[in-house]
Amino acid sequence: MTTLNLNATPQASAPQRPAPLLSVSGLSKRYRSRDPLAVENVGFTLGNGEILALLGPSGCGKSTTLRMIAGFEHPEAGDIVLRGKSILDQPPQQRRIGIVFQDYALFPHMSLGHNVAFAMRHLPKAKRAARAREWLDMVGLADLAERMPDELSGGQQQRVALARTLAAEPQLVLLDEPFSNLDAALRESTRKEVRQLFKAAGTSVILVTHDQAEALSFADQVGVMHAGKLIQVDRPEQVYQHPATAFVAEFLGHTNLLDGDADGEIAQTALGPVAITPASRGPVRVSLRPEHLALATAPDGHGATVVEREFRGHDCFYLLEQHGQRFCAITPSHTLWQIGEQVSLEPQRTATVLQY
Ligand SMILES: Nc1ncnc2c1ncn2[C@@H]1O[C@H](COP(=O)(O)OP(=O)(O)OP(=O)(O)O)[C@@H](O)[C@H]1O
Repeated sequence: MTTLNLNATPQASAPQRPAPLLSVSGLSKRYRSRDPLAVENVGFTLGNGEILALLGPSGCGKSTTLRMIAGFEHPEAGDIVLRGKSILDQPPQQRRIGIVFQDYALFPHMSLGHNVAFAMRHLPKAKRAARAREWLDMVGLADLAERMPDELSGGQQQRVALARTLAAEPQLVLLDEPFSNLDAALRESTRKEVRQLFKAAGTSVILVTHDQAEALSFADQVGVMHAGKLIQVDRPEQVYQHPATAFVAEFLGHTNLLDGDADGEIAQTALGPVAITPASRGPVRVSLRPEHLALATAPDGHGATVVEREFRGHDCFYLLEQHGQRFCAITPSHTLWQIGEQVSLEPQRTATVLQY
């Protein structure tokens, strides 16, 4: 079990990242001259064997960023450096970057074995079938090599698509919403298996998704995009616990945005004094996650009123009102409060000061 140090600044607890494989800097793209920038000044690095998720709402520029790295779109500014060399002038096929989209795109008239072997056209024909079997074995489907794609489930087809991508031995794999065609249960198990597969193979990956749970569980680094800009890139626990902006805080889950007056490591807010990081002075806006707010029974007429509650089995989500202001809290379900009950709200953890 790891214990999060919620009081640590993002840099203080960051472990060493692997040497960079890919470095993207100042990347911008506009599709038509009168359009706003689809991608604006995006920069990040991806370490060897690392998985980065680009997360953001529809239209924020995730796929455009991926397409520029793949070579399908040309940026109007910026650079993309792979293993120390700019690849901007290389056509897609020279970049040795594998891409998996949500619709698998297997060849329907070829067996699974042939689908995977197709990615190894550079090898002598005699070797391809055996290698294809090895890759299928890696994704747990070696027994099905003779089957046709339409004889598989969606999750199995997606694993074959991954085997085919990995068989080409790419320097980098790009995944564009690869799990979004799978139903919820299959989606979770497939992404767990796929993550293990990439980690075992030491593959460097960029995943594009609008699903925050997927990004947080699948990636080593999460980059949150909004309106063409990359707002924050950091480890999943850091972007969740220490969001840079109100947008990041709210996109990653429920939160309480509190306005306050800071004096060092404490801010006076509607919930009383709250510990904050980093230390600040003057007016601030802070984010406090609902699971960091404890509830306790308060005498009638004091504290907040429970206005909504959602029992979720292992925990319970509450909406509360105090002096006309709304707050949310998530508490373990062993103690439950009813709608209309009066409770006191007690911040348990350090709140994060937002940049805007
Ligand atoms: N071929 C294109 N021509 C013109 N505009 C485009 C084109 N492709 C994307 N755009 C625009 O660029 C912006 C970014 O789109 P992009 O597809 O990169 O976003 P996204 O974050 O991947 O969205 P989604 O999650 O819906 O796929 C959007 O405003 C979109 O309308």
